Amino acid sequence: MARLGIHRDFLEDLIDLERPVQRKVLSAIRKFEQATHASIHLEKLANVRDDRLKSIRIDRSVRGIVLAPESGDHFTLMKVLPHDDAYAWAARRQLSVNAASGHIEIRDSVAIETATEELAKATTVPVPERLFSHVPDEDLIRLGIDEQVRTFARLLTDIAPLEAIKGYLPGTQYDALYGLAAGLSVQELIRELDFRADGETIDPDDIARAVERTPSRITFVEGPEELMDLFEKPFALWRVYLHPTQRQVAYGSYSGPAQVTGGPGTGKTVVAVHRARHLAAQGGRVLLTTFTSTLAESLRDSLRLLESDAEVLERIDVRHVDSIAARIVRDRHGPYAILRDAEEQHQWRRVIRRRGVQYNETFLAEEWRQVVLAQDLRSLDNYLAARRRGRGRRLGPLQRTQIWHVISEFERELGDRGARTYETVCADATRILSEQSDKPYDHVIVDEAQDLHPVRWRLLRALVPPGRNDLFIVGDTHQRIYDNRVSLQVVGVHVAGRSTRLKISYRTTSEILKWSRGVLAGEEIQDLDGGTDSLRGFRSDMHGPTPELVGTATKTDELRTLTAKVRTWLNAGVEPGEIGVAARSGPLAQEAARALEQAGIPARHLSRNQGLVEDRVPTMTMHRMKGLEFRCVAVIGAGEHQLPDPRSVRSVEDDELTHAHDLQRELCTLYVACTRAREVLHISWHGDPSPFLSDLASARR
Ligand SMILES: Nc1ncnc2c1ncn2[C@@H]1O[C@H](COP(=O)(O)OP(=O)(O)OP(=O)(O)O)[C@@H](O)[C@H]1O
Repeated sequence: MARLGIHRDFLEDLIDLERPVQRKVLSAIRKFEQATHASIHLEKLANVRDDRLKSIRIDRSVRGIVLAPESGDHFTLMKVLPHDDAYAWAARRQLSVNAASGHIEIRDSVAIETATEELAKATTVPVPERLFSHVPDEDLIRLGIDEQVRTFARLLTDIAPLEAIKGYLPGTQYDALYGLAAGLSVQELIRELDFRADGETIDPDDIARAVERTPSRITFVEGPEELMDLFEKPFALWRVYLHPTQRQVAYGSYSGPAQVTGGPGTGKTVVAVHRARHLAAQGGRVLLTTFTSTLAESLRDSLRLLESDAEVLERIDVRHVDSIAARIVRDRHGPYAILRDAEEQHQWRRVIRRRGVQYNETFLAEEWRQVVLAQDLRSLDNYLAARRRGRGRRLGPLQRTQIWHVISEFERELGDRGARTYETVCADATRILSEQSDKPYDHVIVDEAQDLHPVRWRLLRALVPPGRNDLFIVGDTHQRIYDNRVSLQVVGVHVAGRSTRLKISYRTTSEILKWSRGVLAGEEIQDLDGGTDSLRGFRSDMHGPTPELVGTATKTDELRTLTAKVRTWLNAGVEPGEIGVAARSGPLAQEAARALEQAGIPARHLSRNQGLVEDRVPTMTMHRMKGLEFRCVAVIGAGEHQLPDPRSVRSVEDDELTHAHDLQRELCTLYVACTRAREVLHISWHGDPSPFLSDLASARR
């Protein structure tokens, strides 16, 4: 039986075909796969540069292009297109084996030749002043840049002609040149592009072996069932084609906790889900967890897309952190009540009145959460000696003693009422776990790690015995939208030497990323290890329109503008469920849903636990956008009085640092909402624009 590889481009083409044609593709491939002499189904192509490319008939008007090496029965489905397009595509293409990575690569030789000739005519800049004049030939060769591409690269004086022929160049060679132009060193690129071929000597003529070495572009199917499964979900490419770095981190083995960081849409969640499957398939008990129940639900959906084996799935527990804590505490102590925000404030006020202290409930609640609970301080002496990281107002020993007594009284009252907060549930669960030697999991995988409070980290640490592949942590501190800052080292999680950054966004266009990064420009973002995080090297290879910013006089006008925009998207063929509308506040998001409905556009406000539906435009808070993505996103209410949300920014008088953190969190929330857009981003406000936007506008001037 033929060994069948499916190229990523093939599945991308398949999505664009009509359903009946898609079915014909499947049946043609099945016949081909099951034939004893598969090659009899293949037709030789005339006028091709590479005669290893053959065609296969799908129906009267559609052809598949197959890579068929001279010998053996390894076949790869490369493209599926209307008859003439398929032939034209094949005529210009040439296959080769990348000398550095050993991967199979494909190029449009004709386009590269033409571009080289044109550039040679246009380039007047002397050789020493050109873009890659500082890079010797041997370095380009080490990066797998072959002669044809080198000739082109040597003519470049800026990056634009390179970007213009991106689609025609072998992908890895483009990435290497782009990386060099962006200032990465040869060493950095070698690491990043996974040029390791496991020490194997690379034979440029061994196409079959090169195909096997290219799992980021070509996947092999084992039989009809796998083929069906692949063809039924061609949109979920991440299931089978991972970037080499993604694959390396998801399937690696680590001597202790490992961390994956990266900007929005770089596939961190994808990596987390692959990792969960990988560890469970090896027999481990796995916890795949995150911050909220909605995010856990979407992790569950992704996992089900990736894995159907019930035995493997059974070994993976997908739950948000608080629900694990709740289960452990309930099992030991029985049911308990959770203290809601308003009740907590009342309780603080009561204690303040009784004790007659001058601190208000906001300050004390913060001090309790960010210092006492965060550092697990259990005595006055510990509190007196503690470093109050993240707190701005200085406190002397007398003040600390006074505050400690207030906090102790607050905690006592909590205990007397049999009530808990989410944080104390986690702390109690950690204590229960620390008393037992048997831990519930072998591996814990954490998504959206940036939003977890230290008490939750201690719980996660306690859920799994320290050792190989114990914790796998995925997050992006630029997307921190809750009030939690942590240094992993302080909570006993050491990732040094086991941290990887993903750099390519698979979601968002370069234009949307650039604009959104502007939102955070100049902000110092604290990473999970006590240092500063950076977005260096983070990029997207996709392009689209620049985000549109629109201000109106009144809210009614703004909602009218929104309705018109959404209608334009729908008229252009975007499905209602592919559009997302985000506001900082719930009530404005609700109003937007009503305005859309009144204009005859099916819409629905998405509250916390509701899922998306295909036939309605969802409106939601910016926080609810986390974990989602849409072709088109409208961010509304980006006005002076809505963003930052005045109720969420504590006063500078209460605590200067808390105030600064609140402002940064609001910026990050806007950043998260904007980076949910895959193709188009529209931002609007009424009245004066948010200071966040005016800053952007003045920075651009
Ligand atoms: N290797 C891949 N091939 C194709 N698509 C991919 C790949 N990796 C990720 N994606 C797609 O990119 C999008 C973003 O992926 P994912 O949600 O995992 O990113 P993320 O880094 O967790 O994003 P964020 O931090 O913004 O939540 C998804 O649509 C996902 O399917």
